[in-house]
Amino acid sequence: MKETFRVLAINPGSTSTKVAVYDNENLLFEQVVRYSNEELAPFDSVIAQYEFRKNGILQMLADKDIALESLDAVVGRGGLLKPISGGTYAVNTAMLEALRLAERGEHASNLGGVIAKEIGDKLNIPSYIVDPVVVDELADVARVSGIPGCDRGSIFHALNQKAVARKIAKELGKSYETTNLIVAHMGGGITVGAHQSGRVVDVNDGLYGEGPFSPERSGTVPTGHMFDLCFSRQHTLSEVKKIIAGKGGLVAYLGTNDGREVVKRIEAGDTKAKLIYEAMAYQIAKEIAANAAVLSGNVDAIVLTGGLAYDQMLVKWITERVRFIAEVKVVPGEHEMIALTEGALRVLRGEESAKEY
Ligand SMILES: Nc1ncnc2c1ncn2[C@@H]1O[C@H](COP(=O)(O)OP(=O)(O)O)[C@@H](O)[C@H]1O
Ligand SMILES: CCCC(=O)OP(=O)(O)O
Repeated sequence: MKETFRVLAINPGSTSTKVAVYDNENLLFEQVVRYSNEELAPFDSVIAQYEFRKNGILQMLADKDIALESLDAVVGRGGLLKPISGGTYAVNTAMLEALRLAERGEHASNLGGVIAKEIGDKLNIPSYIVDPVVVDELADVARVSGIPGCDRGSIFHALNQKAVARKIAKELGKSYETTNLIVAHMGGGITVGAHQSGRVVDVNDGLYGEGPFSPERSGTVPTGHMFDLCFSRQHTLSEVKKIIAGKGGLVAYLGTNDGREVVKRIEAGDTKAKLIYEAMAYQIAKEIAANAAVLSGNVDAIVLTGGLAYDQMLVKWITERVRFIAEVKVVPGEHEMIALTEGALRVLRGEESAKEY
């Protein structure tokens, strides 16, 4: 069997594309391209960003002198599919179709599998996704919403939440399967998950109208006001969806999806920016405390992760409100690139079989 596998990992997020190449677990290079909301505004769907994002990835590889022919596999962050268990999946025709047609909705991660498949097929090498955003381990009690037929679902940063939770469990000297954690991933979207003995038993839907608002999403909004907006005849359905995911949150209040820009404005004395950013911290803290109830108060640690966890002001505001629950651990950025690569390597090495969608 081959001793070294070269894996290209592709991670499209709502505000960025992250690309990495690994020889086994050793990182050769990693690069992030961030997009402003103006840059993505001309595209009327996620799939319409396909060429733009794919060309960016190929350019990054060319700039780093990585020959495409040297790759053994391509792995992408998986998108909005039907609810499935975690693990590594081969990108097959059914998956490709669901992602291309956005059968389950629009999110940047839909492009992960599609771009991986295109590059993989051209090189005649396998393409995979790992722990997509639809990994569903919700407890039955968490699915009930209050309206029959409107069940709650599980759409979240599964890949990073699981990877970071495993890392923290290890730091605590325990296994993931025997640890209770609350993990808040704070990126373009924000999801807060209750990890109970290795299962994410409750989490806010990070895409459509649940949980804290985020750089580009509304989170939970007062339902009555939302009805008025929907029936005002001023917006189409797709416009309303964009108000919630894409043009909500920081974008709606401050015109930017960039946490760093907001921090700059606050430092320059902008009181509106401070109020809105502090409100985001407040809502994240509230969601964390709700998950403490989900875990009946048995919480080994609270973990703050994602791009916004780089910002010490936000981390301080959240920590002040939730440290009474448990110790707060901060893991800025994400562990998604290595988690994607490890998922592909397990299959390439024959330690696991790729699951079929
Ligand atoms: N040092 C920082 N300070 C404040 N915000 C930051 C910092 N670094 C990244 N961010 C913000 O984090 C968010 C993106 O997080 P990330 O987890 O990379 O998102 P995604 O993968 O969802 O696109 C953006 O709002 C970005 O501006
Ligand atoms: C769809 C849930 C995951 C998510 O929100 O990812 P981004 O923060 O990358 O948009």
